[in-house]
Amino acid sequence: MQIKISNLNYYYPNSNRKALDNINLNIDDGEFVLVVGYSGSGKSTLAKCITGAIPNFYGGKIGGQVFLDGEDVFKLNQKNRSSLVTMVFQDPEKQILMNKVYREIAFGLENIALDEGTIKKRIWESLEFCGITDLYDRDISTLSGGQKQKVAIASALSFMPKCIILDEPTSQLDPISADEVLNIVRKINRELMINVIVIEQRVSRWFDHIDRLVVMNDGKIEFSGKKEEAYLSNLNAIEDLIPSRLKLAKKIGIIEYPKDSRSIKIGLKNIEFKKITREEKKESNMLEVKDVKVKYESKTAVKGVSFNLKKGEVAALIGANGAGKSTLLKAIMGLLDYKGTIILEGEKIDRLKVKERAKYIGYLSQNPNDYITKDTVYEELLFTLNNFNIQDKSIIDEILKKLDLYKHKDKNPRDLSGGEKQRLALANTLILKPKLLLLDEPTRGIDVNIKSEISKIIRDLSRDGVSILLITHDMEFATDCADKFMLMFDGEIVDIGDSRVLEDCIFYTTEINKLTREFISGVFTFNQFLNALEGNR
Ligand SMILES: Nc1ncnc2c1ncn2[C@@H]1O[C@H](COP(=O)(O)OP(=O)(O)OP(=O)(O)O)[C@@H](O)[C@H]1O
Ligand SMILES: Nc1ncnc2c1ncn2[C@@H]1O[C@H](COP(=O)(O)OP(=O)(O)OP(=O)(O)O)[C@@H](O)[C@H]1O
Repeated sequence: MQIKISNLNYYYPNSNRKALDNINLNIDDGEFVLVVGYSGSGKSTLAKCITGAIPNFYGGKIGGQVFLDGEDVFKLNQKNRSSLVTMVFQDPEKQILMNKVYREIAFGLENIALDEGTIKKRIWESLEFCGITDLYDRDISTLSGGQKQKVAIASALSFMPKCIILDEPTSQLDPISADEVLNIVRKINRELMINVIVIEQRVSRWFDHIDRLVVMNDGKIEFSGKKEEAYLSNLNAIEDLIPSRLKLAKKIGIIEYPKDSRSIKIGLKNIEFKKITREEKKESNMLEVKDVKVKYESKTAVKGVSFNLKKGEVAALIGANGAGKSTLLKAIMGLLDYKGTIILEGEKIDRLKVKERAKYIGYLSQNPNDYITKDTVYEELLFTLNNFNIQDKSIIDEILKKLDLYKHKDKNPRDLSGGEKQRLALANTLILKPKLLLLDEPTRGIDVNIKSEISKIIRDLSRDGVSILLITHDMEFATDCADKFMLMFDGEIVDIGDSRVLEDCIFYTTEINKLTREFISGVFTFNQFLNALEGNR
């Protein structure tokens, strides 16, 4: 399908800031497009214009045109729009409305009034194409993050559109599930010749597979061109291609710059990997977790976990989707009942309820919408301070500036972009200056600049003696700020390793990436991983 966007300008209702500023963009038939750009740059807004959700659903002031194969999308009805383009949203949870997989897919198709026979056929075909026919009558609540994402994609595919737009399709997934989703998306593009538009913060995962790169900045298109042109034009966005690899590789002089766009070749010969010993400032324990078990109705999700976290220590909890990471964090926060003992600064806290724990422990959940209750960003933080009787309000501006949210101070939090909401949730956690911070995927939907800012904040907090336990699938971020890794597999912590060693060796060559993936998914332990790396040097 050809997509032609001309002179597109857009203001959200009650906003005097242009969310899209004179967009002109042409996308060719069958192209695989990656749209990148900083958080709040307008990526999702552009996508909503292509689907016609803006202005049909969102309202606001719009100028310019979007043509899909010559049809003016703003003038089409929903049925016709969805036969041209469908979208998979940032958070598959939000998109999923029904409890069973087949009901979910049927629901969308019933809405456009297809007959029963066609609906059945479409459900089956789309599940089969995505390789998930076995999920047909599964309860959606029992699916892993990766499986939910595949269901959302199958659902988008069942409309048999000419274009599918995916907003951050892999940012919540562990590397193996992310690869599976990537393969499905590629297959949709290659075999069905459907245009695919992927919106992401990071270029690296998709770059090899795309035809066109679009870079957005402040509501404008900063760049649109074939991938090869993107390389030649020295874009900042390309810097994001494996930034830590570049940084480290430059440092130890093993990088060979890419001659073609497919690979960055890195030689590993003659390199001495040093084990750096950083000063040991962390003596006493902040957190002691002893034999903690958490059971849901039908399933034990955490099976007797024990570990310590010293004062000022930063630990990254990694592992596949469904390993039990979020459940463990919720138990420490007191949000779930558990067996076992949790000790904070030498005191047992098992009897403390969430509100009491919240005086000492900051918790950031996976869903930034959990934190939104007030009408402005400022009031949201003020409310938190008042709730805990904190008189000094100057910290609000300080933290808003630090997280680049100051300009949105008076905005309704519901109108923030995905990454902005996530930062607001983080601000809400940091503002209470907790002793222990529990962060469930703090960099989800957050661009590279803000990510390095968050990593800096984490290191600053650690220097002040705050201990941090964070869940992440982003290994680069984790190596940037964590002191140790804890690998969780099927409800247990199967290994704990020093991240400084990892930091020195985790990134290089595809072979090692493969090992890393196997390591993360629990195929082998930390020591086996290091041994395997040894063998590769
Ligand atoms: N419903 C809304 N009402 C008012 N402003 C909005 C609304 N949705 C988004 N915005 C604003 O429009 C701008 C662009 O948002 P958009 O969601 O398109 O960004 P994005 O590039 O997709 O960001 P992210 O990567 O963080 O998801 C942001 O400044 C955001 O605050
Ligand atoms: N409310 C619940 N009721 C029943 N089972 C649940 C519930 N929440 C989670 N589970 C199950 O417990 C297991 C652990 O889930 P958890 O969310 O802790 O995993 P995770 O490691 O955080 O995964 P992800 O990386 O996808 O966030 C999974 O099998 C999940 O399906």
